[in-house]
Order: sequence, then C-alpha cells, then structure tokens
Amino acid sequence: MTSVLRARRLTKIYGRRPGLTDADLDIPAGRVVGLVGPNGAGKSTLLGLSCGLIEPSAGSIEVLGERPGTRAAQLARVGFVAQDTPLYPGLTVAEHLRLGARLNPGWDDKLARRRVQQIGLDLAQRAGRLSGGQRAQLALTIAVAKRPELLIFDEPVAALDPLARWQFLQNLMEFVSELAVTVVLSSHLLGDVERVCDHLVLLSASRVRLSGAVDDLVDEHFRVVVGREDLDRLPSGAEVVHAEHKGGQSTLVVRRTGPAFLPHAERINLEDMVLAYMTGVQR
Ligand SMILES: Nc1ncnc2c1ncn2[C@@H]1O[C@H](COP(=O)(O)OP(=O)(O)OP(=O)(O)O)[C@@H](O)[C@H]1O
Repeated sequence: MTSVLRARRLTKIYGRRPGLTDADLDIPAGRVVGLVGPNGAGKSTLLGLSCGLIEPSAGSIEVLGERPGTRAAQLARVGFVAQDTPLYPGLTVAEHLRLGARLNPGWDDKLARRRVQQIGLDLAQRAGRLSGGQRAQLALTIAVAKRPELLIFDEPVAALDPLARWQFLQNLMEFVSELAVTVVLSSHLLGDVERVCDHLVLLSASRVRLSGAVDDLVDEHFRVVVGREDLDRLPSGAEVVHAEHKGGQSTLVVRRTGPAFLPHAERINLEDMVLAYMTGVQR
C-alpha cells in the first residue's frame, strides 16, 4: 500500500493546549478522505501539519514521501484550500488564473479555463463580487489546475447552500475521476462525507479515534439493545462506543473487534457511527 500521508505519534501543542496528540495515520493513495470530529477536535491542526503550515511539536509526518512544506517541488504536489476559500477580492477570475499559471510550474491552463467555462464564471468579474458558491468553485479550480497529487480542503462547503454544496462536491468528484488525485476534506456535514468519501478519519479531543475505509468501519459497528443488568456481560470482541439507558434497557453502539456473536445486532450508517463516537459512553 502506498501511503500519501503517513503520521507517527504526530503531536502539536499550542502553549499548553493540545491541538493533536500521538496521531498514527496511513492514508492510501487514490482515496477521498473525510476528516470529521467536533469543534476543536484537531482537524485544522492536522490539515495545517499536512501542508507544512504548522510544525509538529513531536512525532513525524510524511506527505508524498517527504516532510511537508520543505521543498518547493513538494509544495507543488499538494493543493490546499483553507477554511474560508481565500481569494484576492480585487482580482478578476482571469487574473486569478494568470497568477495561478505564474506561481505553479505544473499549471494546466486548459483545464482551468474549461472548468471556469463549465461553472459559468465570468472571466472579467472580480472575486470580491462572486457568490460564496462561485468563490468555492474558483478556489477548487485553482487548486486542481496545479495538477496536485493530493488535494486538501478545510471545510470547503460549510458556508454554501445545499445546491451550491452539491455542485461543488459533484465537480470535486469529476476532478477525482479525471485526475486520479487523493483528496482529504474536513467537514461537519456527515451526509456529504457519506456521499463522497471512501475513507474516514475521526478526531475527538485531539486524538484519532477511527481511521479506515468507510465500508470496513461501517461493517464493524452495530446497534444492540440489552438489559441494563447485561451491560457487563457483553462478549469480549465487542467494544462499547456509546450507551443510552432508558428504564431497564440500554441501547448500545458497539464496535466488533473480534469474532463476537451479538444477538439482534442492527447495522448502522456512517452518521450514526460518527455521532456515537462524538457523544461517547455515559454509564
Ligand atoms: N493558533 C492556536 N493557538 C492556540 N490554540 C490553538 C490554535 N489553533 C488551534 N488551537 C487549539 O487546538 C485545538 C484544535 O483546534 P483545531 O482548530 O485544529 O480544531 P478543529 O477540529 O479544526 O475545530 P473546528 O471544527 O472548530 O474548526 C483546539 O483546542 C484549539 O483551541
């Protein structure tokens, strides 16, 4: 397996506050990775470390086989779109494309212009006058026209309405199939993650709680209802992720870590699985 991103005990501490703690990660090439977790979980910190904007306090990270951000050639292989899709408000769409071409050795101008036309952007319009959806589409086009091997997005669709979000993700998926690029995107919108991502990284309180192929992770998690008195008699291959108690019954989300038999186990979807980790176990 070729890892696009490999982290070992990766840690970032801001003063005394942990941003990311002891993260071990292997992201295989060609995946669309959803990075999820509650506010303050460490998602932006991980993305900043991945593109070399933040230096680790301890541990190691390799992106495309190198320490991130150390060489211009490595930077050219990574496209990063920060949380608020920053553009130059005074520059037109055409000027953004010219700037992209000037700054990026691998710039694919044909791709950029074709995409701008498909999205229906006016080349003469200033970025400051574009709608949020159009700005996100322009930022995506610029990031992709670099022809990177890894594309990183920090909450790309958070501010967009459902239609603009759908169009953005649709475009992203077209790029993924056209250019065979690996994508890492952070999002609070679990439905979007379920729709476009085939790999999931879940952070909580600065730690990696889950990382793996979405299908494998969903296959390992179940909802089980047990009598409250049976809570301590669960089979050994079942780890309780979340528990809710009502009357004499407990509804559990469990992860099957071995060949445990779980009577009346129900399958759950990605959203329920992620929420179970976010809310945790209250006994
Ligand atoms: N520059 C900074 N200085 C001090 N603490 C920081 C800094 N950046 C992040 N943190 C802290 O690190 C932790 C992780 O923050 P981070 O922004 O990575 O989380 P996040 O998952 O991206 O959150 P959100 O979903 O709200 O964007 C938080 O406790 C945050 O307060």
